[in-house]
Amino acid sequence: MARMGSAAGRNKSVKRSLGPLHAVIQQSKVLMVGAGGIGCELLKNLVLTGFGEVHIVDLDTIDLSNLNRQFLFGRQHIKKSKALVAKETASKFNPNVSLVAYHANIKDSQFNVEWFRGFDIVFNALDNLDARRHVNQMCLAANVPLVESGTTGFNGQVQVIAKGVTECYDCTTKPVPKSFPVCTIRSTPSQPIHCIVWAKSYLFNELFGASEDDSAEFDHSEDAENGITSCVAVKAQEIKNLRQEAAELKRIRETMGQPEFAENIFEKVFNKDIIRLAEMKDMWKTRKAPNPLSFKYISAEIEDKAVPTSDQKIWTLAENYLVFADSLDRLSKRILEDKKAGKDVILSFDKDDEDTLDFVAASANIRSHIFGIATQSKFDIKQMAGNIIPAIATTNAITAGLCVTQAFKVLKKKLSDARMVFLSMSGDRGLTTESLRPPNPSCQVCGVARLDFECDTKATTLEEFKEKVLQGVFGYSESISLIHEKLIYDEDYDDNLASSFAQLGIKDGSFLTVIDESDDDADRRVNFIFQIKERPQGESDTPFVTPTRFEIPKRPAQPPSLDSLVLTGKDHSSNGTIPSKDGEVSRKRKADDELTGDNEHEPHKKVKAANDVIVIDDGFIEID
Ligand SMILES: Nc1ncnc2c1ncn2[C@@H]1O[C@H](COP(=O)(O)OP(=O)(O)OP(=O)(O)O)[C@@H](O)[C@H]1O
Ligand SMILES: [Zn+2]
Repeated sequence: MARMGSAAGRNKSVKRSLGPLHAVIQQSKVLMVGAGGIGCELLKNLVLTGFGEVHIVDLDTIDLSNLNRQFLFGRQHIKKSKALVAKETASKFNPNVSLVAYHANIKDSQFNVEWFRGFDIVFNALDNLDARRHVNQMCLAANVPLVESGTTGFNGQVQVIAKGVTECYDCTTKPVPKSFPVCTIRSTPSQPIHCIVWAKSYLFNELFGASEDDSAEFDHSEDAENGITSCVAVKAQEIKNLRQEAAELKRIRETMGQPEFAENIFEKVFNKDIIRLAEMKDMWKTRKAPNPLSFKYISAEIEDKAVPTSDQKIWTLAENYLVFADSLDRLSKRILEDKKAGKDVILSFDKDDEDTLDFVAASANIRSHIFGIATQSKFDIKQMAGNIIPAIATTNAITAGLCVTQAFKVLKKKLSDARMVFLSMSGDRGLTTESLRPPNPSCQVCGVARLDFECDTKATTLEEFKEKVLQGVFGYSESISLIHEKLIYDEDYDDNLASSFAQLGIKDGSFLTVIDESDDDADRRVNFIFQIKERPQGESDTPFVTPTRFEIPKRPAQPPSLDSLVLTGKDHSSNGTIPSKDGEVSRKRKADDELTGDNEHEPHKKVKAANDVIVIDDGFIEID
C-alpha cells in the first residue's frame, strides 16, 4: 500500500477527494505566468494536485529579498532564473507532472495566440498591470479561461475570466500608479514621500540615470494637492529656473570621480537651489520656507563619525550626509568602471540595490530636514520608494489555494459556480465572494469582434485588405481607421495602402484593429480585431483566405442593463446564465500594487432571461 506521505500516496488521496475531476486535471495542460510570491505557492498546488502539464513563464532572476516567501528558492539560487529553479524544485514534489519552464517575458512573440490556445487554463501570478493586460488580451484572443490573482499585504483577490461570459481584466478601469505634481516634488514638498520621489526620480536620475522627463512619477498637470493657484504661481516663476538647475546638475555630473564631486552636488542641491527657492517670498506666505544647508556646516558636523549601518534607526543629519557621500562614491565608481568597460552607463533605482537605496534614503532625508519634514529610517524609505506594501506569505498561500479551487469550477465546466473571491483582514469575514459579472459591452478589449485572418503577409497589401476584405466582405465604408501598434490608415492618411502587411510590421500573431469611424453613432460597429496567421508562401494563388461574412455588432450607445442580458458561452457555462448573489456584501476590489485601487464594485443585479442575447460563436460577439 502506498504511504500517504509519498507521491503515490498523495495521488491516491487527491483522487479520492476530487473524484472524476482528478482524471480531467491529469489531462490538463496549464500555463502559469509569474513565479514570484503567488507563483511559487501556486506551482506547488498545481503540482501536488496533479495537473498533467504545467508551463511556467517568468522573466526575472531570484533575489535575496524573495527568499522569505518564495519558498521554491534558496540562497544557492540567487541570480538564477525563477522559472527554471521553480520547475526544478517543484518537479521533486510529483514525478507524474510534466513541467516546462521559460526564462522569458510573456510579451515575447514566441508566446503567440496559437501557443496560448494550447492550454486548458491560464493562471496569472503577476505583479504589474501591463503584463496582466497582455495575458488578458491573449486569453481572450485564444478563448482560453484565465484565473487572475493579486495580493497586497493582507488583501488578496482571485477572478475567473472567460471570454464573452464574464467581465475581462479590462472591463473595469484600473487606476494608474500614483503620481505627484511636479511643483510639489521640485519646489514645495510637505511630506516625506515628496522628498523620496525627488531623490529617486529627479536627483538620482539626473546624476546616474535618465532625465526627469522620462519619469512617470512626475505629473506635469496642475497641482491637485496644493491647489491650482499655488502650482500655477510656482510654475510661472519656477519653470525657467528648474531647467537651469537641471542643466547645472548635468555639468556637475561631468565631475564624477573627482574628490569634490559630493561637495559640488551638496552645495548645489541643498544650498544654492534652496537659497534661491527661499527667496521666492510668495511661495512661503502660507508655508514654512526651507532652510539651506551649507557644505561647510555639514562637514564640521561629521568630524570622524562612522557611516551608520542600521536601517531601522532614524539617522541624524550628519549620518545622512555620511551615507550620502559614501553611496555617491560607490555609485560613481560603478558608473566609471562601466564607462571604462564600454558598457551602458545608466543606473536605475532598485530598492534591492543597496547603493541606490542608500543614496535615495540619505538625499531624501537631507531634503526633508531642509523643509522641516520628519526624516525616515532607511527601512521605511525602502517601502515607500519601492512602493511596497510588505508581501505576506500567508496571503499569497491562501490566494494561490483559491486560484486552484476556482480553476476546478472552470475545468468542471461549472463556470456558473465560480466566484470573484476577496481575502481581507478588515471586516467580519476573512473571505468574501461575489458572483462573476458579465462582460462590459463597452469594453475596448473584450467588447470587440475577432477573426483569425490567414494570409501571406508578404503578398497581402493594406489596400487589398481594405477593399476586398473590409469593404468587400464586411461592407465597411471609407470611414475607418486601422491600427497595428499605431495608426496605419485612416481617411486622411493613406500613405501605407501600397505596403504589404510584412512591410508594416504585421506578422504571424499580430493584431490588426479596425475602428468604425462612421458619422452616425448608431451605425458604428464595435472594434474588429483581425488576428494574423501566416500562411505558408506559395501554398495558394491568392494572398489570403477570404473570410466568410458575419454581422459585427453595433457599438452600444449606453451599456445595456444587466437585467436585460442572458449569457450563453461556448463550452464555458453549464446553463448559460450567471446566477445572482443578491444581498451579498459588495467589497472594494483589492489586489497588488498596480491593481490596488478604488474600483468600487457595484452591487450585482439579477440576470434574467430576455430578448437581447449575447452569443459567443467562433471568436466574435453577436448581439441579436
Ligand atoms: N512580463 C512578464 N513576463 C514574465 N514574468 C513576469 C512579467 N512581469 C512580471 N513577471 C514576474 O511576475 C512575478 C511576480 O511576483 P511578485 O509579485 O512576488 O514579485 P517579485 O518581483 O518576486 O517580488 P517583489 O516585487 O515583492 O520584490 C515576478 O517573479 C516577475 O518576474
Ligand atoms: Zn472587457
